This record gives sequence, C-alpha cells and structure tokens, in this order.
Amino acid sequence: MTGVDAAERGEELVRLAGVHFGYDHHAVLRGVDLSVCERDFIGVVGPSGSGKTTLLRLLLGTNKPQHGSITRKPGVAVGYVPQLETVNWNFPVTVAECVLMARKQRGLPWPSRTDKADIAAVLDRLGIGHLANRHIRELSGGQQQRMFIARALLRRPRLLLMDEPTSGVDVASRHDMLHLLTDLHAEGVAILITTHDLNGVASHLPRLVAVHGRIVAEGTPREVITPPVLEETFGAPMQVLEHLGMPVVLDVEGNLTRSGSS
Ligand SMILES: Nc1ncnc2c1ncn2[C@@H]1O[C@H](COP(=O)(O)OP(=O)(O)OP(=O)(O)O)[C@@H](O)[C@H]1O
Repeated sequence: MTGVDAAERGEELVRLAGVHFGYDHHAVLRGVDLSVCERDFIGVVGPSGSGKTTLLRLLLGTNKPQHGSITRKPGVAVGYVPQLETVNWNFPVTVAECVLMARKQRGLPWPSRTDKADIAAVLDRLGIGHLANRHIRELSGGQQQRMFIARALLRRPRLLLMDEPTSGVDVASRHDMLHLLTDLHAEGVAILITTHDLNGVASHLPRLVAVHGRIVAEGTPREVITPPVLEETFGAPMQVLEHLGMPVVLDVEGNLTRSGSS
C-alpha cells in the first residue's frame, strides 16, 4: 500500500500474498495479493465463476491457499453472510435459532439469558425483531439477508464479508441494505461485499476489486470502472459515462448494464 492508502485505510486485518487456490486441481484464483484494512468498504466485482465467493472464503479462512500466504491480525472476528441461493431453507429452525448458531461453539443447545437479550437487540436493530419466532423460509429475501447479517453481527465482527447482499431484492431494499452497511462501516466494521451490480452498487462504494481468476484491478470506482478493466474482467466491451461524478456503465448498444454478464 502507498502511504496515502495506509493512512486512510487503517491497519491491515487480513492480507493475502501470492495466493493460489483451486478445486480438485482446477485453478480458480492465481497470484492474489490483497489487503483488507480496518476502515475498508470494498466491493468485489467480476462475472459468474470468476472466483468472488472463493476469494471471500479465503478471507474467511474456510478455503486454505494451495500456494502463498494469508496473514491475519490476531483476535479479529470475521462475520460471513452467504449468498441466499446457497442456503438450505428447509432446515427446521426459526429466525432466532438461526441467529443463535453464531454462538454454537459455546456448547449449550439452548440460549442463555444473555444470548436471548443479544439476539433480540440485534434483530431489533435490523428491523426484524417481530420475526424472531418465524421459520426462516417464511421470510422475504431482504429479511433473510438481514437475518444472516444479524447472525454475523452477534459475533461482534471487525470485518464483515457478504456474498451478493443486494441480489434478488428490489431497488428500495437495495437502498436500505447499502444504508445499513454504510452505518455499520461508520461504526467501525470493515466491509467487503461481492456484487454483480456495477451501476446500482459498485460505483457507490469507496473501493473496488475486479476479479477474473486473478485481481485485474483494484482502486476507486473511477480507477476500476474503466473500459479496459471492464473488458478484461467481463470479457465484453463496455462504455463508461460519467453522471453526477460517478461512472455509469453501458453495454455496447448503449443500454444501462448491471454487469458484464447481463
Ligand atoms: N466447492 C466447489 N467445488 C468445485 N468447484 C467449485 C466449488 N465452488 C466453486 N467452484 C468453481 O470455482 C469457480 C469459481 O467459483 P466462485 O463461486 O468463486 O465464483 P463467483 O465469482 O463467486 O461466481 P458467482 O458470481 O456465480 O457467485 C467456478 O468455476 C465454480 O464452478
């Protein structure tokens, strides 16, 4: 990092250096150098299958690098919010029970009084306190997303990793989600999300990482949302205009695009 970056971004929480990772010897990410710092709010963009979720799991620690190293600041709790499509919604649990899973390592199958109070507080904070006893399947997509954020927050994370927090929700819910994440960031939580939405989400974030089997570019939206970087990342030519000081991505026909894959 440059001196300016280091001052603005704060101390490093996790650093990947020369990381390679693949499934069954099929390489997914190669030569990844990436730092996530205490004041970061990062969006990871790239087409489907480019390695975004794999990168999140490396940062979380559930994927171990085959080459290279991952250094973590000791004692940093990391919260993870999965992509909703990957969740088994038939699992017979209520919202409160699902959130309590964040504390399962404490060994008790039932919640303590402190657990109950903490769960109620975090669900209220996320505006879903009234849904605590509902089955998880009965929630809307936006509410399910909030439930997983509640579960992640119960661990009091310094770093929150979220896979596609705005996919499949309407514009108002997307707006609410970005507000919530901005508030958490202002409270001192470092945030890294993946997104396919270049115009609605990525261009509003302070820092972006473009991924396609490797890190193609990293920096501010103005540095990353450029025709050469987008073409290298998404494999398709795109135009970039500027509107109210922010980049706006259009496909070759001049239509607004959510990502290179749509
Ligand atoms: N558990 C797994 N076993 C084998 N291959 C996997 C596994 N998870 C992911 N892959 C493969 O690794 C590649 C990268 O997947 P990853 O989920 O990281 O991509 P992504 O950028 O998050 O995609 P999307 O935007 O569709 O969520 C893909 O080719 C995928 O099929």
